[in-house]
Amino acid sequence: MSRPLLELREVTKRFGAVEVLQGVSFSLERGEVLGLLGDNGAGKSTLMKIITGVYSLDSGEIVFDGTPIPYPQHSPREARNLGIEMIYQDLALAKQQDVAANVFLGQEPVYRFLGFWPMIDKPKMEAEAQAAITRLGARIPSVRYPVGQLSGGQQQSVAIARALTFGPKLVIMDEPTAALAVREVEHVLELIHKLKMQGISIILISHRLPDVFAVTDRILVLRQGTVVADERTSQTNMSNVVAHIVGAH
Ligand SMILES: Nc1ncnc2c1ncn2[C@@H]1O[C@H](COP(=O)(O)OP(=O)(O)OP(=O)(O)O)[C@@H](O)[C@H]1O
Repeated sequence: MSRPLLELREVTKRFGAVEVLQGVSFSLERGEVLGLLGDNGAGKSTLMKIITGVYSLDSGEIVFDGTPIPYPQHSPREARNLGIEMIYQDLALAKQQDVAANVFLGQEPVYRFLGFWPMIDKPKMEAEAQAAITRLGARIPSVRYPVGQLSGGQQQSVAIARALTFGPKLVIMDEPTAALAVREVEHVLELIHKLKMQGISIILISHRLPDVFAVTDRILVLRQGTVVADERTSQTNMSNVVAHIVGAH
């Protein structure tokens, strides 16, 4: 079997007296979609923030693409360089700006006006943003639309298109379907499937079990900082997973 993309070995993290992660181990294959479940406070966000370099770990090891991540030097910038992208629930989009500007936020293509002043190359940015949206198969009326006027699902597509501009190997999505209408949920789940088909690995944090069962290959349940279940989606069911989440097993 090929080497996993991500491997966590006995990761621990404490905040003060509270041991929020108590020896978490799991691995993620390339192109695998992993559902990360757990009650509020189970440690999901903390774990993801360690992977994305927001926090360091206290002990344990994380190997990404064959190389141990050098904590405590890891940072969000380093995570991005390695190919790790996180899409937060609030999407971190500039709502007043248009789709094209958001897809390239902070890395806009520039040209030199009169051979000197750097100016944003708007036509190029719009053409490339349109190409990215088309590649993704997202339904957006125009890349000139302000993002704030798009639906929740369309905004999610913009956030995904933006993440893809960094050429990620792993995309972590925090509750991407939480605030969406049913039809939009289906569309976002389709987008997740498309990323998987491109060989991108995905960690999906979600409380919505039907979505998790629709799109994941494997489900990991955290409870009080410990992995209490790591099962193939096809070999478990919702009541089993709920029992793990609430601690009835
Ligand atoms: N920066 C912090 N300082 C102190 N304690 C923290 C910090 N961040 C998280 N915690 C605590 O760590 C525990 C795990 O929180 P975390 O946010 O990782 O859980 P979660 O599973 O993501 O929950 P939710 O589903 O509510 O987002 C909680 O008890 C929380 O209060």
